[in-house]
Amino acid sequence: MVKKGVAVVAVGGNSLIKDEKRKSIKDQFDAGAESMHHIVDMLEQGWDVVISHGNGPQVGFILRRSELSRHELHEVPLDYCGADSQGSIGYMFAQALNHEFVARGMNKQAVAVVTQTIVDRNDKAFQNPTKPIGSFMSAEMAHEKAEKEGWVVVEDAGRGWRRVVPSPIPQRIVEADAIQSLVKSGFVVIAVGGGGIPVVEDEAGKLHGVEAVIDKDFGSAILSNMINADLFVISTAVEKVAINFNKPDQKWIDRMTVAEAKQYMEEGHFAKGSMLPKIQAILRFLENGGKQALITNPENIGRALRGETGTWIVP
Ligand SMILES: Nc1ncnc2c1ncn2[C@@H]1O[C@H](COP(=O)(O)OP(=O)(O)O)[C@@H](O)[C@H]1O
Ligand SMILES: NC(=O)OP(=O)(O)O
Repeated sequence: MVKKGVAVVAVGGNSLIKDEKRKSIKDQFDAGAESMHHIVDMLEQGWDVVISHGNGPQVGFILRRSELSRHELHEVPLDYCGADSQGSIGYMFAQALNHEFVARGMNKQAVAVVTQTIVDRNDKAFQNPTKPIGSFMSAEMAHEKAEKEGWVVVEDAGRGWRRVVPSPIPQRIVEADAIQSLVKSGFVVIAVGGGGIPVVEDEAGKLHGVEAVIDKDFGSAILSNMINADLFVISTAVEKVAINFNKPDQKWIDRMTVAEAKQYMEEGHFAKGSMLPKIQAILRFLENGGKQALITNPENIGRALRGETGTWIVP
């Protein structure tokens, strides 16, 4: 098999939850297993893979469980909720990958790395929460939560209302060297879950968790640069990126350069809170030495890597 290089594949947190009625652990496992099936196709094509994942819905569920049980149990700070989500999603993905390896007779092992991401303690995001977490709500319910429980709520990209928390810009992945070593040793690595657990570094070099949720696409872009990935893939619910998305003159894009992506961005083609951060994360990767990036949905990853579909973004 010809080796193709190292790919970082970012899997959306929303993609683990097909709809509001299907969000049990079993439902999430099944959805995750579907994505892992397609990622194992990549391994068979010769790619070494680091899988990162979102945690927006899951970190919100964990936080809510903690809030609802505070009459009986201690509360869980948001950075610990993020760490919990890395553990449970990492476990799901590792098990689903293992099932695929057994079924295909592959001598591979998956390992999940608890990953911390350094952010700036003065990041303005701490005063301006923007990251949607947990379930979708009606406008009525959202306004009630805001009034009675002090939640900050927003309408999330036309899909309903959600609670939002601070989302500082990631600066550095603490465990990047370990992740790179594991990949070089042949492991399939699951890392930077939820963009990484947000931490700040003090003057003495000690790390301290902060209450926030990082954007997983930005965290994954930083990791891709830090480990010199050959490819950054964002796996989400659409086969391709479009201009004039959801409008009568919608046009799917097969390939765009950084300059074209910036032009489309300025023209407002990428929705804030959904496609825009993905494009911004890819621009960050490409402007810092990245060679190529791909946006597609899990079922089309194999075809896209053969050049048949997906949206490719290049310098
Ligand atoms: N220009 C665009 N082209 C394609 N999809 C778009 C565009 N603008 C917004 N979207 C929406 O963005 C979604 C991906 O964002 P999101 O659901 O937040 O991702 P994630 O998979 O990380 O949870 C797509 O499923 C699509 O509905
Ligand atoms: N942390 C994060 O970006 O999660 P989602 O992809 O689920 O929004």
